[in-house]
Amino acid sequence: MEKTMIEKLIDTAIKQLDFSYTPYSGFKVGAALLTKKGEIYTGCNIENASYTPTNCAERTAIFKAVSEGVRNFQAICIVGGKNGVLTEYAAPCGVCRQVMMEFCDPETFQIILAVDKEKYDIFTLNELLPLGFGPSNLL
Ligand SMILES: O=c1ccn([C@H]2C[C@H](O)[C@@H](CO)O2)c(=O)[nH]1
Ligand SMILES: [Zn+2]
Repeated sequence: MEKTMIEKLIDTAIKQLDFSYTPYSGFKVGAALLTKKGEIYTGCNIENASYTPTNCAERTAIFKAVSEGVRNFQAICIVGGKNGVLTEYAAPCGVCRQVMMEFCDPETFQIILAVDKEKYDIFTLNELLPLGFGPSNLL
């Protein structure tokens, strides 16, 4: 992926931190999901007083896209930190990795973990979810 696109995704994910609703943990996460056509779907984490219904930023972005008929995903950029302060990578939780497995090719889908535009690393879904169970297992 081009560096300009990586930087755009990082900027977009960071902007989502303002919308993150986290009165309980204070841990703010932003996501920017890139489709193969070049569209970007955004997401933030949304907490709940009953805790369990909390939705992660990554799944917010993925479900927004899927609910609009879009499933051809190329990459997702994730940023996060306590009180929105970005000091280290916020890696996706196991549930989000599994949701990515449902819609993304584990060999090619790129997960960009970023602190800022100077510090980021790119992983494939396969690297973050080795031996994942997905739709192809049910064929
Ligand atoms: O993959 C993850 C992991 C956690 N969170 C959120 C959920 C919760 O609001 C907060 C603390 O777990 O971080 C995400 O958005 N994405
Ligand atoms: Zn998650």
